[in-house]
Amino acid sequence: MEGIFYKIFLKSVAEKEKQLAILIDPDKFNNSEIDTFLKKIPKETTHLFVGGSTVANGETEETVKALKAETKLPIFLFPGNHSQISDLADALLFLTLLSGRNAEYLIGQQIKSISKLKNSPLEIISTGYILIDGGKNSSVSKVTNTEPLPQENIEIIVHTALAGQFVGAKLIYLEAGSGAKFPVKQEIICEVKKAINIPLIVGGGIKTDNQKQAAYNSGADMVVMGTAFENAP
Ligand SMILES: CC(C)=CCC/C(C)=C/CC/C(C)=C/CC/C(C)=C/COP(=O)(O)OP(=O)(O)O
Ligand SMILES: O=P(O)(O)OC[C@@H](O)CO
Ligand SMILES: [Mg+2]
Repeated sequence: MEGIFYKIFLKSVAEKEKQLAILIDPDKFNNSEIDTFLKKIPKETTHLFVGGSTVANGETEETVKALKAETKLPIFLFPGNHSQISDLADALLFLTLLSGRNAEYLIGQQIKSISKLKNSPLEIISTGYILIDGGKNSSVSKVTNTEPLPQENIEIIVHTALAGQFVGAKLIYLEAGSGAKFPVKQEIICEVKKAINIPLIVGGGIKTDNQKQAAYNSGADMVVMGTAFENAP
């Protein structure tokens, strides 16, 4: 059964309303500066994502709690591992790293999360997560000990996304890695969007309005921006 946050997402896609998620990394976020942070993010922000490749135990919950007190924006967990789960959030992107061949990130972490999730009110959204080369060795690549897919091989990226849909993913997330030198290129976004019929999220290395718009124009339904708002004054 589809939960409310996924239904809202599908409705936005049907109405061609683009979504913008701002990523908050609990490790780098100062909970006492939430006010300033919420003022500096774009007005069109639709979601807050909370997660990181490596986050100290308990920090996710602290950050979600602090955010919930200050904003009504939906909070989606975007976890690097099973310890980054808090029932205080609204939804959980239940990621599986389809670009890699590390069983731990294809199904291991997911199994480890079940004792926490089996009685959780969180909306769980199955997400096919595809790491693509962004010109820099990414934290995701280091932590998972997997290689990103090269941007040149569009066919394998499209096939990976469609395989994700066929095994039941409700979202596909094309990731160039946080702080990528270059984002996922437009042609890849176009081809993936044409192939799948579930919503498409694109993130990694998107810093400017132009880059964001380019991703939307190519078919991204949601853009994720993190680094751009991490160090901004
Ligand atoms: C479903 C559950 C319980 C866990 C999923 C576990 C999986 C498959 C994770 C995918 C691989 C992974 C490590 C994803 C992390 C995604 C993320 C939150 C990236 C944010 O950026 P950082 O990688 O923290 O970048 P910085 O190094 O710049 O902080
Ligand atoms: O930090 P940036 O480069 O915006 O990347 C956001 C997100 O897609 C990383 O997982
Ligand atoms: Mg991080």
